[in-house]
Amino acid sequence: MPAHPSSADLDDPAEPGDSPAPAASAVLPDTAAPGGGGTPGGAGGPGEPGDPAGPLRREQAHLAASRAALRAMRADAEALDITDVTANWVNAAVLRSQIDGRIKALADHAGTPLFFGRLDYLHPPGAERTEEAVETEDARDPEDAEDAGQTGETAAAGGAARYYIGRRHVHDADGDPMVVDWRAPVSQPFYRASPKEPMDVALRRRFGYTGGELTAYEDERLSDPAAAETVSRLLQTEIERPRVGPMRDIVATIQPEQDEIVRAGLGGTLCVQGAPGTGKTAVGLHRVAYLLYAHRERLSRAGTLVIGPNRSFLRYIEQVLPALGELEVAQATVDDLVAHVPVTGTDTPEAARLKGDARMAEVLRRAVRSGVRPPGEGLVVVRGSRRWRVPAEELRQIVDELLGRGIRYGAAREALPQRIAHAVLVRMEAAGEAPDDRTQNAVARDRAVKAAVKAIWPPVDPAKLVLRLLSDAAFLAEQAEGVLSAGEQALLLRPKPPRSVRSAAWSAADAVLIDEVRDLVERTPSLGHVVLDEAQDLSPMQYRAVGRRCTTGSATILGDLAQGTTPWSTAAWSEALSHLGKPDGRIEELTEGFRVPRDVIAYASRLLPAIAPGLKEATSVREAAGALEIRGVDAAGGGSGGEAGGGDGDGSGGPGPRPGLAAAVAEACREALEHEGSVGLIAADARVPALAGALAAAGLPYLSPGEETTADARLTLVPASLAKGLEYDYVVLDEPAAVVAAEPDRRTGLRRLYVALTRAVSGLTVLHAEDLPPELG
Ligand SMILES: Nc1ncnc2c1ncn2[C@@H]1O[C@H](COP(=O)(O)OP(=O)(O)OP(=O)(O)O)[C@@H](O)[C@H]1O
Repeated sequence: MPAHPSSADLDDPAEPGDSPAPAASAVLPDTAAPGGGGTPGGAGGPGEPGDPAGPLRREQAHLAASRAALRAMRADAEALDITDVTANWVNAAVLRSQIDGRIKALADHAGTPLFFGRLDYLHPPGAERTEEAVETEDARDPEDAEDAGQTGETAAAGGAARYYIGRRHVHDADGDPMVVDWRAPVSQPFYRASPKEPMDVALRRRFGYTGGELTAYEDERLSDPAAAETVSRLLQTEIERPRVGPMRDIVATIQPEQDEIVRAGLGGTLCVQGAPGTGKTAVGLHRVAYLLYAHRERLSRAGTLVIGPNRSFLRYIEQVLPALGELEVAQATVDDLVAHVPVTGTDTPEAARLKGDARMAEVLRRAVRSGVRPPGEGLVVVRGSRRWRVPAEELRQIVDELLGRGIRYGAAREALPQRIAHAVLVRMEAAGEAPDDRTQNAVARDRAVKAAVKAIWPPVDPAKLVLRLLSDAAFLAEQAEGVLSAGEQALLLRPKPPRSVRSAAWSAADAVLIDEVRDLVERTPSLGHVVLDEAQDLSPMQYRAVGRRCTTGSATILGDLAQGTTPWSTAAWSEALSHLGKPDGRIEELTEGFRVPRDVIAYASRLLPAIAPGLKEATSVREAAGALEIRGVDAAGGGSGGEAGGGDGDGSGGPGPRPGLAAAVAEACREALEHEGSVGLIAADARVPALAGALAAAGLPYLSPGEETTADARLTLVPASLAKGLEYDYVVLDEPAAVVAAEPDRRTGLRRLYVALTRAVSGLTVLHAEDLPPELG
């Protein structure tokens, strides 16, 4: 049974070395949090070694010294003179920008603690020890070094080593580490070591910060055989800390099962299934930061990319990587990746589903190659007074060979003139001439050869080709024969074919088709690593679009099958991996939920049998059971709070939500705002205008998703279609039945509801005038 570490007063810090060692001990003021955001401010007092005020002062002193060292590192970078070291101005500019980047990265952000943990190893990591040393060192108490007032990376000569773990590496004037990067191998036990597997760590210390000041610490004596597994109070405090502003990093509190994913090698593709709030997004972002650290050169050459579901989600997560010192990672939606044409049209769900079907890849492949016309007649090249003839049969062989090699259409097109020229050269040689490379190049550029290539292997304009497929029934029938049924082909055809690529109203799914064609013509450059979040919503064709951006790299795929809300959402991760071109990808599961409190996740999980029967219910590591309230509103009788401005019907005249619900919802928002932290009002998209009116009538200002919450603006009105991936301390959910009804089918509707029900960190209030979906009962 996990137990909390004992806590002690700041005035009477319990020095672990002073008394018989408890398994874990702590100096914890109530407000301390390891993430430690807050007001600017320096570290605590200078803390002389041996200061009777105890270890807290010494830790504060180490913080102050580390800050000073960081300032010195920055000053050194600023003072670098590159006038004489570079040969030319281009090199100088490159070097200058690298130095500027380093100066930026060396900034000391007052609100961000320079270190959040400490490890005292029993032995210097990696060092070989003699038997005698093993005996004496094992008998030593690592705290002895601290009692002697030593701080720094090496706690005692020839013995234990001490490391402070932080967001970045800081060294002193001699180059000795004051703080080591959390991603360094020596930092790993901070996240993984346990009393069962101490990883040679005697003591793990977590630090708590209040308003930028180091005010607390918490110890675990991992090599003490009597030590029991404990739940860190600093960790709990961090998890429960109200969310205001964009997503923050979890570098101080990454959990062992998460760390395994964060530090998995760059070589393979990893797919993570996880229930809402298990930290998939957080883990994916920390994994990028880790990979950039471990494979900096390779990845900065090849590039890394984080793909999220929409702009507001990307805005929500965009601060995490910069906070971890990584400023260069690109972020995009799948739509951004394939934005070759402006998207102004929409598809019916059936058409969109078909356009996203993997069979479309074969149709497109055929369509691209359909342009190749085997030559009907031979080719004559005139060189000086002589004419060289390549017969049609030989040209056909060349074309067949190029088609059979499976190279890109464009590459084959470039190779064709050289192949024809080669055939001419063979004839020249047979006739006793001695042509060289220059002759071959000249023949390849010959007018007759160029004309033949144009006729045999015409250039392909990807958008034009897709437009033709979608508007020319005969052409589509030819390419889709045996692949798509006649009914499916009819679904693809536009009723009124547009005149040109420019005037066509392209849909998002069309853009993916164009991207596929572009890749058939010319290879899409591959990045070093791609992180794909909320992956369950991608169509097979979208997976292919992502996969071709990491053909020579690897990917981290994050998602939850129960949250799939597109008509084509993923049924099994193995399928997704094969569409991505990574069939050997490893599938992992995260099971511990960090966001949603127990009672709330239990309520939402009632939907699981209907939406994802195979999936396990998430467990919640949250201490608070969470406030869950379901309020039926008698809207017909005016309900609680009366009529809202702006009308409140569903506009259909049917049995939709009635007047009064919106006002009751606004009132629930007002109540939620009495708590600390952010409030999200989630509603079916069509209900948003009515609720906006009710909030305005109630005098409650609100934000849209993606707009940053601040201490003064804490309420966001969230259309259910944008709620995915976001979280709020308190969620008010409007009319579940309307959320379900807004989707084309019931299962998707219930999944959308599941997403909406799992956004709350502390409390959820559900208001309904219609009956709740029976699956929730
Ligand atoms: N180890 C951790 N320590 C502290 N907080 C954590 C930890 N892991 C996750 N969290 C927090 O839990 C919340 C949920 O994390 P995240 O959004 O990454 O989950 P998710 O699995 O992507 O959720 P969803 O499926 O809803 O998109 C975030 O506030 C995140 O910071």
